[in-house]
Amino acid sequence: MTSIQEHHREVTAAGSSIAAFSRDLYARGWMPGTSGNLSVRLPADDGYAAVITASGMDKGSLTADDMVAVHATTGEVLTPGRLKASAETSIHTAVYGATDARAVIHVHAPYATVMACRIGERDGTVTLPLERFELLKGLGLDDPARTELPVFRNWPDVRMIADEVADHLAARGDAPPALLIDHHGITTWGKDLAQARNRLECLEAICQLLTLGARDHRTDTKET
Ligand SMILES: CSCCC(=O)C(=O)COP(=O)(O)O
Ligand SMILES: [Zn+2]
Repeated sequence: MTSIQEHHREVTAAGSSIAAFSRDLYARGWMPGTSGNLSVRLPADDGYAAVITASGMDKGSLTADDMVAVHATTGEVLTPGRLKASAETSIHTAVYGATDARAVIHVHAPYATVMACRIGERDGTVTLPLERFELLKGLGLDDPARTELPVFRNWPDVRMIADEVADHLAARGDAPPALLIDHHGITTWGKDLAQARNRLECLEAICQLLTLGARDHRTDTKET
């Protein structure tokens, strides 16, 4: 078990790292307003803690002081204080509860959000199929040729989104390390913030290509 001082150092280091990644993602226009949230899971001997961005902050000017320590799988606040943990903490904890992720990033990146809009959908599971893009290799999938990104409903009660995410990840051992939320944004995860950010970059780039009209010309040829 780490000492209180060591735990405090871990939390501060994680907070500094989160703040730096957040400023970068904000500068790309992926966290407009106060949108988006990031977290890092500390080693288990740190009491199953995760450090997450505080709710409602300007994500372009965060510092290590703008973080809240929570239990990585229950979301219970470990350091009660003036700041509130992200309103979307339960989605992060659903990912930590079901995967070996050590970092989670949620942003409102424009192209991913366009692709997340479930226009015309009524019931059932919605997925965004992705095939053939070389950038899929950046996701670390068993089969990098194709995957399906789940698109979750944007329930007003975030807990309901988190429950659906937890169910999906429990049922799909081969699920990609990413998800979309309808008319809302994208969440990715990985072994650290850099890997989660790289996966996010790959998916935002693929969504941009799709939005710009990328299509399979061989399929087009066969059909005409
Ligand atoms: C204006 S953003 C609305 C909430 C949201 O979607 C988001 O990503 C930020 O929520 P947080 O509580 O983490 O600031
Ligand atoms: Zn959001």
